[in-house]
Amino acid sequence: MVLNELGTRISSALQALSKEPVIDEKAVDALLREICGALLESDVNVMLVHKLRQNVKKRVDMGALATSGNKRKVIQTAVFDELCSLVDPGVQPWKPRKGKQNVIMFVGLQGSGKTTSCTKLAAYYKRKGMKVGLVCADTFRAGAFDQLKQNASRAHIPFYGSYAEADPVQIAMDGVAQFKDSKFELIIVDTSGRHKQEAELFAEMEQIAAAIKPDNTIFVMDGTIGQAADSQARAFKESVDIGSIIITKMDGHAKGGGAISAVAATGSPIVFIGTGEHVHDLDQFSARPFVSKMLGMGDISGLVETVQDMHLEKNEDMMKNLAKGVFTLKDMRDQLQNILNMGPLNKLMGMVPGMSPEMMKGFDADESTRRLRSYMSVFDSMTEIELNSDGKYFEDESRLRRVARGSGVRPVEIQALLHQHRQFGQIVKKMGGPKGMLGKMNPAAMQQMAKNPGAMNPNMLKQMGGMGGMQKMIQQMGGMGGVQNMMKQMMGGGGGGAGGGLGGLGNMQEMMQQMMGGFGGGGSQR
Ligand SMILES: Nc1nc2c(ncn2[C@@H]2O[C@H](COP(=O)(O)OP(=O)(O)OP(=O)(O)O)[C@@H](O)[C@H]2O)c(=O)[nH]1
Repeated sequence: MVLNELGTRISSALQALSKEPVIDEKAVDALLREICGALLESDVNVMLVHKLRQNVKKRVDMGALATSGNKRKVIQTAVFDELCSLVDPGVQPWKPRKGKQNVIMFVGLQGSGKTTSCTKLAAYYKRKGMKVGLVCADTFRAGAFDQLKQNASRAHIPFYGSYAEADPVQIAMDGVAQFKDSKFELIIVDTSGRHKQEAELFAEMEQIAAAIKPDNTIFVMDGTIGQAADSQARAFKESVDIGSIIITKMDGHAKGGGAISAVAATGSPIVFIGTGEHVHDLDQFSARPFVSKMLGMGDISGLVETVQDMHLEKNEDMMKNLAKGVFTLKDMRDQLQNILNMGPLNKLMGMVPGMSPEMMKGFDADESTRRLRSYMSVFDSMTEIELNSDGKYFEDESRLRRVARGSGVRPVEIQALLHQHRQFGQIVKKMGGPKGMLGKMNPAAMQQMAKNPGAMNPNMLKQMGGMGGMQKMIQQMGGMGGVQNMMKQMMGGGGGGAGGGLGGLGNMQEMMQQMMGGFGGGGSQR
């Protein structure tokens, strides 16, 4: 059973419990039977499933609960916590430190997705503002260096490798030394893999590790290998000092349960999961947000991080404009560009609470991205004066036709784009200005909030009129109903069509900030 189905089955079982007229031992047994059955079908290790059942039963003492009105909640919380324990070894994962020279070594069997994951991780930390370089120390597989070179070039990441040198230890040392000399902050070394867990593979890994002394060794494992994951994870763990784990191929039809539960049992934390072949298809892994997302409950901490990665605070002009209640076409373009930089839209939406996999069905991320790109060419065809305006110049049809010709986008679609811009501009106008919520904040406070929306300080909150002010702000945006509507629009549904989709995107960052402000402190989960 793939993970999406597993999530749906567990959450359905939990919902069914809410409808039971009597919560007794029999009802709990039926719930656990359903959950454990689903976990086993997803390849989760049988011993771990057994432990989960025992632990939930231990926590749910029906005798003590007999008089409690809160039985359902206690049971649901116990199940949630135990699912989290299943994937959490309780170890704080290592993280590279900015301003230092961090070296990471990748290990794993051939074909596990090592080389692909190296580039994904490099791109991830590049987005976080680090100076990252990649070293290919795989001399075993012909073509490995070309693959890394190609991936790295596409992601604009500097790389090091050699066609002439046959000794992987030498290449690893030279690459690390070169990047260290050039003051790189994060150096990622890809090593070779073999088909089997062979002595030569482990010997080579040990030699490279001894030569470059990595700060962290990441073990990459294929998420589709099912129950075999257990022995593989343990074998690697015994041979090298595995600090963290990345599970790949968790998209599509991977059952994933085998790999995830097996590595959690070895005591090393899973730090990321690979969810596709593209460079952005890498999700940070954390037990609670992962389980929450799997059960269709969203991932607020992931959203907070994504907003932080947008570096809104660097967009000073837009911040100032928003405070004044002004929203130009350029502001809209910059926001859309930020969203495009964040990777696939479906990933972003999967983090929104209430966005169950069911609701995501029919959402075509590639189509939305293509549409967004076409809008970027619309903006590219505008003059600086037009971009800095509220769109009024396009009342002149000849300008509209010129932009349509320049961008290859139909005038009707450009009109829809301008309409969406106007609509959002009206909201900004209401919220900005001296009386509006945004206008009451000084630009420095706005920047601070954009930088770290999850940890808004109390002063800032006071400035915005406290939690009451927040609620008012959400009401101004049309409340949570408005947010849901916007999501529908983004997905191209609800008759919004092309323009409707864009309107939703224009609101995206705004909405995310508001949601995060509303939930507060969500970022601290990670
Ligand atoms: N669907 C999917 N495919 C992936 C993912 N990660 C890697 N792949 C694919 O898996 C295949 C093997 O990946 P590589 O990165 O070449 O594997 P490797 O472990 O470096 O292999 P060696 O270099 O031979 O040791 C490639 O076709 C990748 O595109 C993932 O998260 N999802």
